[in-house]
Formats: sequence, structure tokens, C-alpha cells
Amino acid sequence: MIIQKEYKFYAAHRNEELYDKCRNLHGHRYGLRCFFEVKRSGALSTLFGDFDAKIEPYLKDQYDHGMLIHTGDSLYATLQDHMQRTGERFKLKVLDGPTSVENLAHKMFTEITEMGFRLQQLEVRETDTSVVTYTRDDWDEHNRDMAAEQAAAN
Ligand SMILES: Nc1nc2c(c(=O)[nH]1)N=C([C@H](O)[C@H](O)COP(=O)(O)OP(=O)(O)OP(=O)(O)O)CN2
Repeated sequence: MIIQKEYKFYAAHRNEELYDKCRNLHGHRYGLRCFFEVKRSGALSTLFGDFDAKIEPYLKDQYDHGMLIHTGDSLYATLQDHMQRTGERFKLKVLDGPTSVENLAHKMFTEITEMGFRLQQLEVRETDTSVVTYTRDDWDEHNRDMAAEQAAAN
């Protein structure tokens, strides 16, 4: 059985690898639709509130009104330098790759899985017209690709 839950957060990002509008630092209202695989026990399965109790604070603490940033983006070093010099703290959500919706979906799928939930798929909406549907097969393939890249680098 699948339970769908919807969440949102606001975050800044840019994609430093693209030479168009997406290279500019800008913000989105990200929408998240989680498709949780659950098992029925009597009249109920997992309570809707059990998802909210974990997902809402996770989004609020780690993503909302923060900035998604790739460690390889030169802006990351600049922000770290600024924080070190001034003591000002920015809420940065650090990704190993460019902050595309595809990479964000991989990271969030991993983090939500680590919370103990089993996702069938995750939809990440970046704009009014653009949504990525990221399945468990996509996640497995992404993990295999990352492991192969890691092995090649060693
Ligand atoms: N496959 C991907 N394509 C694009 C991504 C992405 O993560 N994966 N990201 C972007 C940009 O970040 C951009 O912010 C969103 O682009 P776009 O949908 O073109 O934005 P608009 O709001 O201008 O689109 P409308 O169709 O006018 O709503 C680009 N591509």
C-alpha cells in the first residue's frame, strides 16, 4: 500500500554548470511528494502524523530558508570564507554534485530512507511547470553510478 504525503520548503540555489538563468543565485518553493510503502495492520498502517513528525522538522532544520550548494561550486569556498571572517552563519545544505533537482532527489531519497521510511518514489517540484519523479529504481541506479565513480577515483 502507498501513502502519499506532500511537503514544501523554500531554498536558494544555483547551478554553476549551466550557462543560462539557472547559473544565477535564485530561490524556489520546492514541493515534495513522498510515496511511502506501508503495511496495513488492522484498520490502519503508518499514521499520517508519524510521517509529519519526522519529515517536517527535517525539512525545517536542514532545508527551509537555506541554500543548496555544491562543494565544487566556487561560491561554496567564498561563503565559507565569509562565515569564517565574520562569524555570520548561513544555513547551507551541501551536495556532492550540482544542485539539480535530480541530485536533490537522490539526496532526499537517501535521507528519508535513513529515517526508517521506505519510499516507492519521490516527486520534487522546483517550479510551477517542472517536477522530477524519482523512483526507487532511479535511486538504486544513482547509487550504483556513484559507487562506480568512487571506485574509479581510488
Ligand atoms: N533536468 C533539469 N533541468 C533543469 C533543472 C534541473 O534541476 N534539472 N534546473 C533548472 C533551473 O534550476 C531553473 O530554476 C528551473 O528552470 P525552468 O523550469 O526552466 O524555470 P522557469 O520557472 O523559468 O520555467 P517556466 O516553464 O517558465 O515555469 C533548469 N533546468
